[in-house]
Amino acid sequence: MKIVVDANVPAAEACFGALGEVVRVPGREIAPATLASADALVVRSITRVDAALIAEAKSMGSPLRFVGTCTIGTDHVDQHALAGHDIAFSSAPGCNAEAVLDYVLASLSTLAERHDFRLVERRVGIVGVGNVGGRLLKRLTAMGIDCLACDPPRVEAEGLEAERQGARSLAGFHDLDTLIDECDVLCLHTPLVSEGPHATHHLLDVQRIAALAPGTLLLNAGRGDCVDGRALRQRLAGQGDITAVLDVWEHEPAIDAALADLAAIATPHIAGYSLDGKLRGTHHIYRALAHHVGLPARLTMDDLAPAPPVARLVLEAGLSPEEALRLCLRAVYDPRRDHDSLHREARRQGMAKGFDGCRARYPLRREVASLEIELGEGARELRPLLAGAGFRIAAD
Ligand SMILES: NC(=O)c1ccc[n+]([C@@H]2O[C@H](COP(=O)([O-])OP(=O)(O)OC[C@H]3O[C@@H](n4cnc5c(N)ncnc54)[C@H](O)[C@@H]3O)[C@@H](O)[C@H]2O)c1
Ligand SMILES: O=C(O)[C@H](O)[C@H](O)COP(=O)(O)O
Repeated sequence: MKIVVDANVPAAEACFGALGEVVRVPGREIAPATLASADALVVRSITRVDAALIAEAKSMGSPLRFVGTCTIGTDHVDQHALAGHDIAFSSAPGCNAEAVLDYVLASLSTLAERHDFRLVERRVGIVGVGNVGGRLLKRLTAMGIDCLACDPPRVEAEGLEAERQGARSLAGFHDLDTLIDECDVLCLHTPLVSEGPHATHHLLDVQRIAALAPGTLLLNAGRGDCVDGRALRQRLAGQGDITAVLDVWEHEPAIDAALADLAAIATPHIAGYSLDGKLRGTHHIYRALAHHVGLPARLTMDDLAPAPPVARLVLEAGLSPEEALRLCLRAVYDPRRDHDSLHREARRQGMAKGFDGCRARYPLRREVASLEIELGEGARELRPLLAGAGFRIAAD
């Protein structure tokens, strides 16, 4: 079996090599001819697996019968076209959700320091309460941060059930405009949905961007097209009274450089780029392909993930909760590094090459749960905050 795999999929040889011959191809170069003799295709989100790619590959006699994406998002894959050619499809739901949470917490904590505010005094609106948003809601709530949630598709699906059980609607969920009115921070974790009653293309459109109260912090780690980038750039450049943290962009990798300059934190679609998250994505598709071809999947996640470079921190008395949280987060991940490298590489090689270059050469990053924290006698009161943020706390 010949398996074409995006060059940025880690551990591909270890996993897919056990199932067939692995051929590595840069994700943006995967073309019909690449698939002419491929039985399986394993991608990440930069490869557009559309009707034309599949039809042309098939017209060249491609035996393709499986496509897997080692990512959460699936908007780059035309699943209808795959089904039409009887090609099985699998994605990796939730694989890098924890990494996105780390990104959000580390970004908010960085901005709290920069703008001198206390995170626990901010109300956070979460738009899209699935694998990422749902876990974020749990983490922030456990840290004592007030949150409002918005997810109309869930309200529609689960609200009917709640109604059947006597409640008027799904508890704790609100519409987007309520979040815009009532929250200091707005975190977008929606997929890109182009059509239908809950379409998310330009979910934050010119009117909603204008309605954001001065001082609002907007973070988008869903998909770039969920925000009208032009309207956001105009608000940031004009009034300049809101703050933006942007990981995802319209027209990646050739993103709007002026918008990137105006964002307080601008990163090249790496919120989910922990090693753990990427390996979970690879491992999920490895198991799906093994199942599809009827072979055993013997490798486990433990076989793939190395020991973390920083495994344990000891905190003693003397740190405020904010300082302790920031210190622990930075021992795992600091988004300023990715912000700086995007700007540096964009200056060096132009935006599109710089953006892709940062992603292709992404440094090692582990997740919050990889770090164990020991709390000394005088630091015990930090336990709820740090455990809520997802760190493992050593037994007293
Ligand atoms: N920046 C990154 O690196 C990164 C990493 C992982 C995922 N993502 C993106 O984040 C998205 C969400 O990931 P997930 O794992 O939580 O997906 P998920 O499918 O588990 O959850 C998405 C949620 O969004 C909700 N939703 C859909 N339309 C909505 C709308 N109009 N308004 C509000 N909510 C709506 C859905 O009902 C669902 O509950 C992915 O589809 C992907 O595009 C980005
Ligand atoms: O959808 C996802 O899982 C994320 O957006 C993922 O981090 C995208 O990474 P890429 O496939 O572009 O490497």
